[in-house]
Amino acid sequence: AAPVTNPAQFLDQTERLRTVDHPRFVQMLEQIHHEAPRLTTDEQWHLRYLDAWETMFEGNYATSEAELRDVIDHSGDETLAAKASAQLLNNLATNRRYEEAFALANRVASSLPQVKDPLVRYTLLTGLSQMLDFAGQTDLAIQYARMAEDAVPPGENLCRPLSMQAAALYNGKRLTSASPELQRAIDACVAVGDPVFANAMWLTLGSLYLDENQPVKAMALLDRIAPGIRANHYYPHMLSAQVELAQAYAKLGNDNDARKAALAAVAMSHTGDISEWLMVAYDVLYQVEKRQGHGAAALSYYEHYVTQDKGNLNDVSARALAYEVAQQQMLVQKFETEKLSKQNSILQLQQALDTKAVEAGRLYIALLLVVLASVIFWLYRLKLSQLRFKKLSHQDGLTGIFNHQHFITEADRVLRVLEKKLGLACLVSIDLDHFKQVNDTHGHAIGDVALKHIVVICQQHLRPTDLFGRLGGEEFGMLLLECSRNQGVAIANRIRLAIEATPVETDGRVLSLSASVGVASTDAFGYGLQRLCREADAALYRAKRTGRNRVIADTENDDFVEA
Ligand SMILES: Nc1nc2c(ncn2[C@@H]2O[C@H](COP(=O)(O)OP(=O)(O)OP(=O)(O)O)[C@@H](O)[C@H]2O)c(=O)[nH]1
Repeated sequence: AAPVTNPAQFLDQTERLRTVDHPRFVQMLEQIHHEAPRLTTDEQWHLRYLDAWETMFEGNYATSEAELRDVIDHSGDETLAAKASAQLLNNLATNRRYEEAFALANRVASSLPQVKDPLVRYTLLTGLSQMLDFAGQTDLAIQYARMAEDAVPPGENLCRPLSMQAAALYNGKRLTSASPELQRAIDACVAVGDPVFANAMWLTLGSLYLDENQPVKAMALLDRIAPGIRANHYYPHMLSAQVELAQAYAKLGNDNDARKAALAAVAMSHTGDISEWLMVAYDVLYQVEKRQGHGAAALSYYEHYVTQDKGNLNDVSARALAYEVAQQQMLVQKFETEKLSKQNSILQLQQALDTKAVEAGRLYIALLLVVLASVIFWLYRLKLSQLRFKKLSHQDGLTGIFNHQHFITEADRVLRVLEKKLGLACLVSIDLDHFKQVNDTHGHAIGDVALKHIVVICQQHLRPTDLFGRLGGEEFGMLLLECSRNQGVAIANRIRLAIEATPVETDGRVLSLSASVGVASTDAFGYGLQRLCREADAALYRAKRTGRNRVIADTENDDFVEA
């Protein structure tokens, strides 16, 4: 053989020959093994994958599986790992490890949407199609095979996807020897020169001929493909070709050759093998012996047939069961994930709610404080305005001293307190003289100024405890506390003198005023306010009458004092 100059290229060529020229593939594989020390890491992984494939082809599935798993887990090569996964799917199913096979199939299927590399995608699709065909899921198997047919990458061809479609249709009992799908697959595999896949299709056609009771056609076909099958040495094909031959002979009534062929098939198998082909082989043997009248032999083969049939039934139901189990596990896993994420969202929602509740709580407290502050502020404002209003309602609008009503109320209250402790007080009534003239001469505004002026003068002579109010237009009242009759007259006179001595100066004008004053004391008239008012008014009246600008006290019996 020519020396290996480009190992990577050599490995690719070797791989392409797997089913196309299997003997040459084995030869090249051996050759590249001599070059192993000078291969790069990637090339060594490629070689390991091809080794695993050949191990599988030879029927050593356990070793093959370990090698494939190594490639999947450690090669770091996506394409190689995908090929190994597809192959492992096949291995697991072949070994009736359906549960694992279908679990892997589900994983592979769910990874498909992320796979962009055309070769990886194609490899996985074909692997899945084969897997689902095993599961008896004809429609899904066809679907994946069609997806593979539409996505054949450079270097690959239509032989595999079309063969898979035909195989799925056959297993689903939807194929006849005249089906165009079968012919297309045969044509494609013949065209690209892939004898292993072509043989698989020929054998399918042979099986259909037998089902359709066309043993002559089956026989002719088997004769034609026999050399190719022998050359490739693929065990499943050698077995099925032998069984089909036995069936053809049996159908043609050639019991001897039928027996010979069926026994050859049985001889190829190992003890404990269970397969549909072996079941058919035993069936042929049973029919032949029965026809020949060999009761004991017939019974013995029939027992074998039943064993195979039962085994196959178990196998078939195991496949279906495994599919269900895997599906269920996937669903459960999905459900668990959903449940977890739901629980998660509930938890997050709860947390969010808690946070919101705390925030809301804080907000409520803040709101409450604001409301409370507003209420307090409002109450405070209300109180202030009430106080202001109260004050205003007690005040004389012009001068700011007590108005008539308030003066009377307060004077009455104070007199009652005074009465209890027998204190002294004087009620003083002051009326400005000829005030009408002031207004008439100078105007009402000047009159107002004069009134305020008088109030200021009076206040200068009063103590804080004394009461002072405006009783009418130009008339004022005072309740002088802790004050005897004489003291009251003296204070009143001082006020009168001050008014007289202090003219109003406004707008460049000087306005002289005078006042007449009446005084009534508690020591003379008691603590009754009405009486005191009356007496003070009488004294004032007398003051006016007797010439104004004077103070009169105690007018009773004309025994009055004039200041
Ligand atoms: N400017 C002003 N004048 C007032 C006010 N209240 C009453 N008067 C005036 O005071 C005057 C009182 O006049 P009269 O009652 O006739 O008494 P009088 O002119 O003071 O004369 P005698 O009391 O007899 O000395 C009237 O002209 C009222 O209009 C006020 O608030 N402002």
